[in-house]
Amino acid sequence: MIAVEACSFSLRGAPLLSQVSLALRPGRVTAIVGPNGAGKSTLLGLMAGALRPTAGRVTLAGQDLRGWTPQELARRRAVVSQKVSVAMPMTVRQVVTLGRQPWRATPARAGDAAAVAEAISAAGITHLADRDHAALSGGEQQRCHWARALAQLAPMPLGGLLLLDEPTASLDLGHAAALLRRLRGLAAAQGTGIALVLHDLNQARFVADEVVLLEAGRIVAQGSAAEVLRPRLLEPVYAVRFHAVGDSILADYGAALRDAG
Ligand SMILES: Nc1ncnc2c1ncn2[C@@H]1O[C@H](COP(=O)(O)OP(=O)(O)OP(=O)(O)O)[C@@H](O)[C@H]1O
Repeated sequence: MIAVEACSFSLRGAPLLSQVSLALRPGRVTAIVGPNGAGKSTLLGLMAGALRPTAGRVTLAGQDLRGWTPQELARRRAVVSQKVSVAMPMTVRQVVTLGRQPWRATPARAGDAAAVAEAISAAGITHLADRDHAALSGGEQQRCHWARALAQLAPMPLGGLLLLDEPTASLDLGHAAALLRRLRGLAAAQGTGIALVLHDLNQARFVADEVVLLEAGRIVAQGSAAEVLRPRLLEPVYAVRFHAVGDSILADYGAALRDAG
């Protein structure tokens, strides 16, 4: 489990997160939502151990993240960042194989090629496996990095932890649905604890056990999707009108455009 305990984070004196607490539990999916600049990626960075809190602490299995080596962390949690740059020419298969790096010199290494092939297949990119990563479309690249995380996750004890920053941002609707389905499957079947940043509130509505709504570095609502994704809570945060339609929550772009006109 990852626990964020009363964490604040400032950069050159500017507070980006204030007094944020949340727990990422095995088998549970937590969606982090909120407007641009609210601090979602910063929060994910704290949970990943890429950033250190200015106040408060982040623990993994009860131990401060600072006490874990990078390799130990990489064997317990996989991260898919919002922007991933691949510095040198690599095929898709080579990029996905990077997910196996933390398992070098372990028995899991024996399953490398099979685990890579399985992750590539799960991400629906088998037909792209020998293509140059740099020549892929944005959505294809996003699926490649999703596959890399799956390859890293496979041997983790108790299903491991998965942190994803806007994993559906470049995906078409079908591939987004497939990814969300896979996340639910990982949580249910392997017990993987998952946190993901999303802008699409309907995706959050259907994938998440818990939703955290951030605004200007603070949590303004936290609870089940039904509790948090309500027009009354969302409208002041996004300055857009929302309608609950069946189980869905819809932004009223029509009203926004009429208001603008
Ligand atoms: N290295 C940095 N230097 C200065 N400001 C930063 C830096 N990193 C983040 N910020 C600022 O911190 C705030 C939170 O950034 P963050 O990336 O966490 O937001 P976000 O909620 O993920 O936004 P988005 O939805 O646009 O991805 C933003 O105002 C951003 O400009």
